[in-house]
Amino acid sequence: MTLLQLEGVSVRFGERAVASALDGVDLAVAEHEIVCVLGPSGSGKSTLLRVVAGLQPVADGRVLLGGADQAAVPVHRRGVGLMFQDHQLFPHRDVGGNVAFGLRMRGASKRSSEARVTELLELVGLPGAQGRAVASLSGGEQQRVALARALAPSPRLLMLDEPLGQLDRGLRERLVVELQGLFSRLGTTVLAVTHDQGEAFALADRVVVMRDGRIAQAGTPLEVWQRPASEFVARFLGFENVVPAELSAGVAATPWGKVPVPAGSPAGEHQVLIRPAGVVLSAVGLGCEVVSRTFRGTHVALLLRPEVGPVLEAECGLEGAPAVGDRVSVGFAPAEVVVLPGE
Ligand SMILES: Nc1ncnc2c1ncn2[C@@H]1O[C@H](COP(=O)(O)OP(=O)(O)OP(=O)(O)O)[C@@H](O)[C@H]1O
Repeated sequence: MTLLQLEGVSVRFGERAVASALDGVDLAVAEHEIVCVLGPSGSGKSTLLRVVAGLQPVADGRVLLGGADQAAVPVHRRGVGLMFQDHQLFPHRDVGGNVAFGLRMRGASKRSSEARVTELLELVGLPGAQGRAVASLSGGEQQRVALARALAPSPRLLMLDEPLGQLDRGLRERLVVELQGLFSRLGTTVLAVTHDQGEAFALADRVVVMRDGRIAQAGTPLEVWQRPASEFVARFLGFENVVPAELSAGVAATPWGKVPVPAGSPAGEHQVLIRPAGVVLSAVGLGCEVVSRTFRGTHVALLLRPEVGPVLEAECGLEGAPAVGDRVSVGFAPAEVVVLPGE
């Protein structure tokens, strides 16, 4: 069932603003779904969260929660939990006081609120931390307390704005896994905003990529990764091998020469993406010089300067990876070639 629905939501800042911070956004989030909104700085991600929370009025469109229009519903009655990047814990309250804050505000008794705090601190992996001072917590622990505080009133929708933004990479990767487990156990519906695609892809059931206040693509992480909907999305995901090409009869004429494309690809002029895994070292093919190579754990990422065309990103196995300055030749694997729809 749909929990959150945005219908043609637009937000404009300033009367004469030419561009909209949000421009006719349609989005539905199902109950128990985890949706991550991704996009470059200024694409409207935070504005989207603020609209849903009721912190930002809309110029056009509607926000529905559980089917009910929220236009006249104030922030504290929407039943949404918010957790921001800087987690804004109250420095003068202890951990228990921070987690209990929303409960006491809603009129919970001291006893029921204490029981809930105990439960939540156990849930986020900080059992018995009630009496600790906020200043004595590590960044990761503060993050857990902020999460416990947001979850305490059992919001029907939990919204996270760059939830792991300030933590170091290792901790982030661990917390993403924990969060995912926690949300799936609790059946929490989550709308999260992040600029970190790794985080979004690890956490989300569905990712939404934004550009200039509009949704550029929405889909499962696998769908978006395998079939970026445009050059913008492909480049945002970090793919660099995107070129214009003329397609006919299963072959694309590209600046790198002829590249086989998947069966059923359209003919005519299109942008073509070749994922690095599709640029394969081979005995014959396009001659290239190795410009750089980076060890990535499971493979080696290569940057190649071909005889013709722009630089090419390639991947190869750890065994026998060429060195910088080596001359190699490459072929192309059609399974890793994506013909991008026009923008
Ligand atoms: N209070 C405001 N007044 C005027 N313009 C604003 C205001 N808040 C946001 N904007 C503009 O609206 C657009 C969207 O901003 P928003 O903060 O939603 O982007 P974002 O994707 O969350 O960016 P970031 O990743 O940098 O946080 C930007 O162009 C921004 O400058």
